[in-house]
Amino acid sequence: MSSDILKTILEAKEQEVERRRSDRPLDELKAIVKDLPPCRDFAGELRTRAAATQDAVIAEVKRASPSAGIIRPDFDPEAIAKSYQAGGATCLSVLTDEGFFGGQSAFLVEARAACRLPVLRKDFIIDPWQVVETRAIGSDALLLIVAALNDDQLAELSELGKELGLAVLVEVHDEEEMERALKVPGDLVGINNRDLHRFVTDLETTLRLAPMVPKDRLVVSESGIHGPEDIKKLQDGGIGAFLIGEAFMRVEEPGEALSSLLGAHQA
Ligand SMILES: O=C(O)c1ccccc1NCC(=O)[C@H](O)[C@H](O)COP(=O)(O)O
Repeated sequence: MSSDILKTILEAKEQEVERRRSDRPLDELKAIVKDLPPCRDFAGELRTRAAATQDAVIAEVKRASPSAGIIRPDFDPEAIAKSYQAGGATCLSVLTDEGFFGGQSAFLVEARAACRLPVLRKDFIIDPWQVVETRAIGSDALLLIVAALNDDQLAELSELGKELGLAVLVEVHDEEEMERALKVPGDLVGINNRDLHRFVTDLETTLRLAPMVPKDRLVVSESGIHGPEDIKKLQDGGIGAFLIGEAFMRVEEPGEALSSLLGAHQA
């Protein structure tokens, strides 16, 4: 699958990687990685919570997006991370892409330091240098978007991520991408409900694709989840893990929005 926005993001990302690589060579990153403590257990925490209560939430720290523009003008990653942890998040996701999401690697560092939750770096990873950088900034998990990679890249980046101790969330949008994702050994499959051509979200995407996933992999439904009725609909389809950003980011206290979402669907 390809789309204009994804193509635009990926072209910019190639240039960004070249720029950043010359500022921070691979050997420098590898030296940092060598002395790091082990990652927090992103996949394990999600799996445990999903199995126990079917409501594992990866709460996203997201300042802006191509579909919505600026989402949260008063953006404080540290306060957001604390709020999410208090509200019952299982893990965090932090957008680090600058050009299209207003993110920064520093936001991930700040958010992670403010809580004890495992953290996913949400970015457009196309190069092994970025995988090592992801570990070097302290992330616990890596996103690989099947639509952005060919099969060889997907296998190489996923293997490198695992070698470095990162959990790998492989993200798909349709059946063809799902078949490609399942060829790569892994724990986590993200089904993104956002159609990148039209920017609309449809939870049916998760419900349609999830039956393709073997039981030993955990499905995470991503994007377009707003209220308890959405969670209920996905849970009824056997889904127990969710990645949610914009709905929380628009509320002053994102963790309170999360805890009422978790409480409301149990009522
Ligand atoms: O959010 C976008 O507009 C977007 C556009 C192009 C590529 C990716 C995009 N979003 C990344 C995500 O996957 C979401 O941030 C994440 O799933 C949370 O979605 P939401 O709850 O709808 O904010």
